[in-house]
Amino acid sequence: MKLNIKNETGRLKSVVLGLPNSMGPVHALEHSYDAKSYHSIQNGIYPREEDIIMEMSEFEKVLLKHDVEVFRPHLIHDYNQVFARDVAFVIDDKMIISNIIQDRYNEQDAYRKIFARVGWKNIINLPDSAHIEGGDVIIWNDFLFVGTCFSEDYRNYKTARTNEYAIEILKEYFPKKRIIDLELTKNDFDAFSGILHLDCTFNPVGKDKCIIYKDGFVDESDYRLLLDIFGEENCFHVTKEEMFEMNPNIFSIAPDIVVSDGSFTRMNEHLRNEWGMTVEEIPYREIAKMGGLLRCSTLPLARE
Ligand SMILES: NC(=[NH2+])NCCC[C@H](N)C(=O)O
Repeated sequence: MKLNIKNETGRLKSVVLGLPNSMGPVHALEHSYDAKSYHSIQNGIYPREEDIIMEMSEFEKVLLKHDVEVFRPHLIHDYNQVFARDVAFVIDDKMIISNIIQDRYNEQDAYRKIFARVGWKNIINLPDSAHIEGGDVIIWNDFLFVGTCFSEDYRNYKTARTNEYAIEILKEYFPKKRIIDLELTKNDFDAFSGILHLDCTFNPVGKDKCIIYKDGFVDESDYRLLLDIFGEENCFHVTKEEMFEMNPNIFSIAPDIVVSDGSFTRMNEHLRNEWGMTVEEIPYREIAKMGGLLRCSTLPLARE
C-alpha cells in the first residue's frame, strides 16, 4: 500500500475509519481520560452504541460516495475504537506509530493488518517515552504543526498526549519540514477551557484557509503565528461554545469538499457561501460527546 499525505485537504484516496461497535461499558467518572467524556458521563448523556453506529455509517456513506477507499481496524470486544486518528499518522510516505495514552493502548493492535500492508520500511516506531497522538499532528505541506504541553505540567494531565521529546524525534526524521510546536491549554475536567488535541482548536481547510479557536493556545504568539501563515481573512474564528461542540474537527475529502456536522450552522454557511465549498452535512452529535469528531475518526492513508 502506497502512503501519501502532504496536507489535510488534498483529494482523499484512502483512509482508515474507526469502528463504532462493541464500545464496552461507560467508564466510571474517575476513569474518563478527556474532559468532554467527563462532562457527558457526569451529566448522564454519554452516547449509546446504536447512535454511534448510525453516525459512523453516515460518515462512511459520504466517503464511499466520493470514491474514497475505506479500511477498518479489526474489532476488539468491549473497547472504544471510534478515534482512528490518534493511533498512528502518515507524513509523506511514512507511517508513524503513535505512543498513545495507556487507557487506549489496546486499540493499536487492531491495526496490525493495515500496518502490515504498509510494510516495515515505511513504518516509524518511536521510543517509549516519546508520547504523541495523531490528533496533535497537522501536516500542511512544508509545515508540520504539533500540539503539545510543555514543562512538568505534562505529567499532570490525562489530556496532554504529546510531549517535547516526540517533537524532537519528528525533527530528526523530517529535517526538511518546518516543525512548529503549539502549546495547548489543558484541563482534564472542563471541556470549555481545555483542549484535548490540536485538531480540536485548529484545522486547515481548502488550499490556504483554516478554522481556529484563539483561546486554545497558551501563548497568544502561537495563535498570531498561525494567523500570519494563513492570513487573517483566511481564518474562520470559532467561539468557545463552537469549540466545545467541536466545530474545528471537520474532515476534508478535497480542497473544496468537507464533511461537517449538520448542527454547525454558522460555520457551514461560511464554508459554503464565503469560501465556495461543498459541505456534506451528517449527524455527529453523539460522537462529539466522547471528545472527538470527524477528523478524529479518520486516519488518512493517501491523498492526491
Ligand atoms: N484526535 C482527537 N481529537 N481525538 C479524540 C480522542 C478522544 C478520546 N476520548 C480520547 O480521549 O483519547
